[in-house]
Amino acid sequence: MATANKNLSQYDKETIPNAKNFKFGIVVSEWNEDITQGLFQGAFDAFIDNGVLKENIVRWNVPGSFELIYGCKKLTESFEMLDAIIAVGSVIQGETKHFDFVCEGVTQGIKDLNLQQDIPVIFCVLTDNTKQQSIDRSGGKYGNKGTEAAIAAIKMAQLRKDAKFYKD
Ligand SMILES: Nc1c(NC[C@H](O)[C@H](O)[C@H](O)CO)[nH]c(=O)[nH]c1=O
Ligand SMILES: CC(=O)[C@@H](O)COP(=O)(O)O
Repeated sequence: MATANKNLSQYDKETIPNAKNFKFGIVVSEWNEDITQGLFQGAFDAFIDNGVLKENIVRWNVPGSFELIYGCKKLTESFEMLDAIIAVGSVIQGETKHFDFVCEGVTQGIKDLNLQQDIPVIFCVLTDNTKQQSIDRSGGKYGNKGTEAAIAAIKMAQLRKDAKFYKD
């Protein structure tokens, strides 16, 4: 298993671009709110640890992971100055195939946003078989996927900035 027995959330600050001038959005699903809040906190704390100003982080909430697609799209339209967005969700297998469709839908939707819009949208949606797996990955024994998402957001914001520089 890719994550088991590892904490993938540790990072070397020396390898992370300075983020003090970047602006980030975080769209958070309210389904499994204890998990998504843990993911949000991991991302927020990693942003601050890498120099992002609190006033440069905007948070919107949506009902469920499927609504992350529309929420991220509208956030992009409302805040054109953002350098990257993180979509935070927690999908946990229930009795039916609904899990499969929600996971596939939000995955494809966020992929489409990255193709259609100019602001990177980072995929921080847990798709777990059990609640314990979600707990382990949102600040538990396997680290925090929110932390990893924030580092990815900073790196992609820097890539976007560098790309613009070379183009202009
Ligand atoms: N079961 C989970 C859901 N389901 C709700 C959907 O995301 C969506 O809000 C609904 O289908 C209305 O469009 N959402 C999660 O984020 N996590 C789940 O485990
Ligand atoms: C991922 C879901 O939508 C799921 O948690 C809903 O549960 P169920 O499949 O038992 O209706």
